[in-house]
Amino acid sequence: ANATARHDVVLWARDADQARDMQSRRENTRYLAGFALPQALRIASGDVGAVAQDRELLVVATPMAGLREMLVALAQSNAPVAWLCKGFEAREDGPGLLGHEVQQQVAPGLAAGVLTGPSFAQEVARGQPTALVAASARPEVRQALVETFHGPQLRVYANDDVAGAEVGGAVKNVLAIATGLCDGLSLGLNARAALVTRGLAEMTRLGIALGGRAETFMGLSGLGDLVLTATGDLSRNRRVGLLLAQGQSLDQALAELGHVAEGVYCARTVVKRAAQLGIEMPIAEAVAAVLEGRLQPRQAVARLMQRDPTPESS
Ligand SMILES: NC(=O)c1ccc[n+]([C@@H]2O[C@H](COP(=O)([O-])OP(=O)(O)OC[C@H]3O[C@@H](n4cnc5c(N)ncnc54)[C@H](O)[C@@H]3O)[C@@H](O)[C@H]2O)c1
Ligand SMILES: O=P(O)(O)OC[C@H](O)CO
Repeated sequence: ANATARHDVVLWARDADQARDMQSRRENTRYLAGFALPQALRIASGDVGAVAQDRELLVVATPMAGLREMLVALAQSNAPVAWLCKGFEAREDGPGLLGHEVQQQVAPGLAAGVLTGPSFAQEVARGQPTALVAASARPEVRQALVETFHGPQLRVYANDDVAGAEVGGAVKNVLAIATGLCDGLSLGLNARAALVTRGLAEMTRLGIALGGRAETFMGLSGLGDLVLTATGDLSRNRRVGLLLAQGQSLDQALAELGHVAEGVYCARTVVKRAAQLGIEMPIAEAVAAVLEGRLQPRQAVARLMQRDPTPESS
């Protein structure tokens, strides 16, 4: 609403039927039911390059799996491009890249960044107070995001630490699956606090190794989004953990969700990239093992608790 009040906004959808449905109902009944789309919002489908031409700012709101394709399509754009995706790219044969690494590969000339931080879509759509991070190495991208989205309901903080902001957004999804498992098994509030805190240590270790700054992980895109997603029942990632703990299979849990849960797709990638860098991530490893069916949730907990003692700062 902040953006549509001040700008001419076009929503592009890859599925023409979905675009027609949103146009006729003025609602996204499949992905965000119950929220009227602002009257001023225009809806389009078809050639995304043509729709993107002459726009002031382009925002990619696909899952991580669609980011590469979108950046290729937008590679010649003169306007700043930002994505909302939170994950590592999880292609079978790929190295598991963060969004800015994908962009460097396929569209290095773009002025690009990420808009991230603790933000359940339903609460943003309701206009409930929310604070985000606009992260980019390019000041014009940070400025475009702040100018477009900052308003009475939404505070947007600028940060030039893209790697840190992206690692926070990706790893918190894996950790939210862990806390969902923990709460689904009724392990208690002590256990959840331990998971969040030790998870933050894992996120920070990996993030620093990938070029992020330590203080970023104590900010909105790190601790902030971790607290929200690990404890808030609106989280799809947390719900996957809860459903697995109730004995559902991963396929059943994902079918019940009907939306992307990025932690499911990138848990293995997180562990793989950490291992390449010699970083220990026992919680992420336990989540990956449960998702792959190699451990039952209770076995994963036992394995975490039976680890040798280590100094807290490690
Ligand atoms: N929903 C939230 O509260 C929220 C908040 C912040 C960030 N995010 C992040 O935003 C990203 C998208 O999440 P979501 O909640 O919108 O997911 P979703 O599953 O609810 O919706 C995904 C949308 O992307 C479209 N899509 C899927 N693959 C595509 C592709 N290859 N090309 C074009 N469109 C494609 C789908 O048709 C659908 O409209 C994720 O990375 C998520 O982590 C979500
Ligand atoms: O529903 P989730 O678990 O994908 O989380 C949504 C947002 O990333 C929360 O900031």
